[in-house]
Amino acid sequence: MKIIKLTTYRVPPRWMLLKIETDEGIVGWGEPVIEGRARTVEAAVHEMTPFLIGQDPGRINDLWQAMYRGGFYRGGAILMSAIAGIDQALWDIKGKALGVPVYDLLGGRVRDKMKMYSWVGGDRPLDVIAGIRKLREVGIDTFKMNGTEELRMLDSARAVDQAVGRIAEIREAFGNDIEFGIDFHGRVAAPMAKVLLRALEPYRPLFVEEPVLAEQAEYYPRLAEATSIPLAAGERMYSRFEFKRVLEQGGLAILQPDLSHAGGITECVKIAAMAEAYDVAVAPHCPLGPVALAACLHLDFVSHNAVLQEQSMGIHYNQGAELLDYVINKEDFRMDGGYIAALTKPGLGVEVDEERVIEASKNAPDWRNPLWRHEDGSVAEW
Ligand SMILES: O=C(O)[C@H](O)[C@@H](O)[C@@H](O)[C@H](O)CO
Ligand SMILES: [Mg+2]
Repeated sequence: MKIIKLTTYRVPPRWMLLKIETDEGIVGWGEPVIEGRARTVEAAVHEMTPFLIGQDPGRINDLWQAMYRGGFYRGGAILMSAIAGIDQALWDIKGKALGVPVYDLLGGRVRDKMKMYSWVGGDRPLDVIAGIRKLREVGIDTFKMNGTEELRMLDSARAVDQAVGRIAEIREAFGNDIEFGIDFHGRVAAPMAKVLLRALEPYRPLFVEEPVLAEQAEYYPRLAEATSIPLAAGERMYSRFEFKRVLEQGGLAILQPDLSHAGGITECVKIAAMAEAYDVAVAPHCPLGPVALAACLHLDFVSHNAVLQEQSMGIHYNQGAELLDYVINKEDFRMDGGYIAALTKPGLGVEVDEERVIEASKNAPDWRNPLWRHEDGSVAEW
């Protein structure tokens, strides 16, 4: 079998889908994208295309190594997202060619269903209680929300009380009937991280995500010493070589690699295995589309230490399209009591509505995250 064509489709809300065609008529889909840099990743995918045309799509490991090592410069958000989407499509092709779901190519399932969680509240954590109430009606009992709005490097007790007050209201309203992670989203600088973590202790969040920015990873062990709250991070790390350092230094209880940013299934399965050796859980990051989610689920179903899966149904970013809008087999993504069953169709298990994708790609937005500024006019982390 040979690769004959790669086609990229940037589509609302902010995703990009990649179709890889072969000379035997089998087609694979991937989702190479960095939110806000879709066109840059698209260019990276097309730069890799001349190398891929004519290659055997079944040699996923060799193609991965050639894409990663062959360009001399390696790693980082753009190149690893391009490789990620191509890798996902190659696994999709291989599974379809052999008539098995990707998790069966990786040794089979370690679990029967996977625990999911949903976002509540938007860029600024508003209406969280109402959001939880609505999702509980469909059996979701695990949530994530932003922990703060803009937070200055050194901020006031008032700002801390505001952040903690919202969390106190959740426990007040729902007690321990629900669980939730709090995403600091990199908005909290090192001087405030310990202050905020300590203040949140009494409310026992399931985890705090990106307690500081990924470039401040050396704080993870120190923050972990200062709190009992499990710390999570990973969406802004792009290869096992970055995760290696974080595992060696300790501090993170949960790794959150993004299957569309960190080199795809091939790389993230290795990251999950490395984490297991350190008794660290994995909870793949996935605020993206259905192919990215399917890739995550195949990792979840073969990783003993996979504990939670993010999915973007109802997320505040999905303006203009919802998680399953481009999926024909929507019923396979049904959640039941906050869990999802394994996708059993060959390959990734996503039947892409290509007509809908092509139509939607005609007016794809160039989504950008907002640029926030503090009251004094300086740039604030979003
Ligand atoms: O945890 C999450 O989902 C992420 O922090 C998410 O909010 C960001 O990755 C966002 O997609 C960036 O544009
Ligand atoms: Mg996050």
